[in-house]
Amino acid sequence: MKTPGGSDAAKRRAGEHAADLVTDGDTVGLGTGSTAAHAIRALGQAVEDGLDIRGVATSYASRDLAREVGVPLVDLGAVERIDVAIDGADQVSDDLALIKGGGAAHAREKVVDAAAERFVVVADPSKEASLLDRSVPVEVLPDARGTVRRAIRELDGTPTLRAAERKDGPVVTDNGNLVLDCEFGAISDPAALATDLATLPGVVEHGLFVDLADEVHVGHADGVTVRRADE
Ligand SMILES: O=C(CO)[C@H](O)[C@H](O)COP(=O)(O)O
Repeated sequence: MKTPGGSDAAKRRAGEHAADLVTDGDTVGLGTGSTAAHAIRALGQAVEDGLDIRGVATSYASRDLAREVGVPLVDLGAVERIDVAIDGADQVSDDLALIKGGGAAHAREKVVDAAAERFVVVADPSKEASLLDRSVPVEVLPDARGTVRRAIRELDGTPTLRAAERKDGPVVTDNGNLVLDCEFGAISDPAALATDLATLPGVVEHGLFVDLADEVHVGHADGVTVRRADE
């Protein structure tokens, strides 16, 4: 799994702290990215120590890691309810709105995270911001990339087709689609932008997660801080 910016020790603290919330019998959403990976590894250790859980993967990468560390898996299509989901984020605002999709997994992540009774975000301090201002990943049907690009510009966004790092051509998601990274500057009303993006024909899912996170666990050099949506 890729390890982008931010301290890995801080990510590990956040991931392990969140994994501690999981209890016997839970169905657990397994997020994607380097921070969520720490939670998956901690859950693998807990399973080895006797914890009885089943995981729901949000990507090929989280599924493969869960298999490697021994977390039993169940298909997303077979579950109706998830007890707790642990997932990373590219940016977290003061009111716990998120930008996700740095790993192009936000479509499945949103299904899993939204289905969870408790959605726990794990992050390092580099992800915190008062307002969201990073580019918003938008997964699009391949044949809709041109029309969605134009519609994004009409929303005052600047879309860029995400290119693959180690292959010529674009990133293709786990669902066989493409990703437009869309720059909107500072996003003062994430809920309104989320609605605008969701209603564009050809958009499969966007990376704005508004009113979904229940809490965020941020790892620091000397511990973990927790912020809750209801505080
Ligand atoms: O949304 C995601 C993948 O689609 C990741 O959770 C997000 O990119 C954060 O990744 P990392 O923990 O590696 O910084």
